[in-house]
Amino acid sequence: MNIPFYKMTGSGNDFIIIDNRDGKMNDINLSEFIPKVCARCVSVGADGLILIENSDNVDFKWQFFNSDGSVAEMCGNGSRCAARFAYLNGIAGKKMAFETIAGIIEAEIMDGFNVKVQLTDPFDEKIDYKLNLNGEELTVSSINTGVPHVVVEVDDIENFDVVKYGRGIRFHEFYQPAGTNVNFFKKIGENKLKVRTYERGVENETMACGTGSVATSIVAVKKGIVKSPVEIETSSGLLLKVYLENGKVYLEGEARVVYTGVLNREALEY
Ligand SMILES: N[C@@H](CCC[C@H](N)C(=O)O)C(=O)O
Repeated sequence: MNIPFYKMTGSGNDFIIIDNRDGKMNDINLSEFIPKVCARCVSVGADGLILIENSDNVDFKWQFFNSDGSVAEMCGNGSRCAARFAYLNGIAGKKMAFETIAGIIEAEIMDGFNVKVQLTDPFDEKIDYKLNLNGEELTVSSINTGVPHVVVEVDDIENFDVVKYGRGIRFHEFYQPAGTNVNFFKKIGENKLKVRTYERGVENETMACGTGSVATSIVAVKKGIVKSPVEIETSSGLLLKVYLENGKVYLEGEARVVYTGVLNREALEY
């Protein structure tokens, strides 16, 4: 097994990207392969894996998987990385469109390593409701920006226990069976938020979440906390920008190639 891949990072959210237009991954048992290759320290390590495939309608289509092998309908940072991968490999021009389970994503390659994507229209918005978490009453909001998100404002964002509360809300009966991603935020500038996200399918805090940053921005704008464009400081310290324009949502930020390689069989033999 020699599989060429790109390792990319979208503001700290990292992905393995494989060109599967020739179908080379079709005989592989992905539910075993993905958790193995996404495991940190013993293999490549990543928050998710993306297969780039042919589309009859637009530039390409993708299959997106979380690091545990679960399928997600959409990923904001992954979509920026996939768009840059497609551009670098001649699959698409600077402006492109691709198919996801959530719908068609439009992307534009900007200056430097930057990529801007237009996400699908948000739905299932619910602002400020009470959630009982093990006897503690929390005020939360929720919205689907391609995947489901809960958004919670907190005072001490740096020291907040994202894994404990994130996991509690992610598995709360109210959000089952799909579960949810969970974002915690604090205003840190005029139109700037610090956002930390517990991600479904990674089952941990990730260093950035694109759809989560958009979900948080929508909630914070609705609550009058900030105005668009909203700057997001992610857990990695790298920035994302969210534009909310006439009901449409856009996410911009860097999408860098960390390295390219060929996956060796030994990467899975542990
Ligand atoms: N990191 C992503 C979201 C990936 C999917 C998510 N973990 C889920 O299962 O809903 C992003 O940047 O949006």
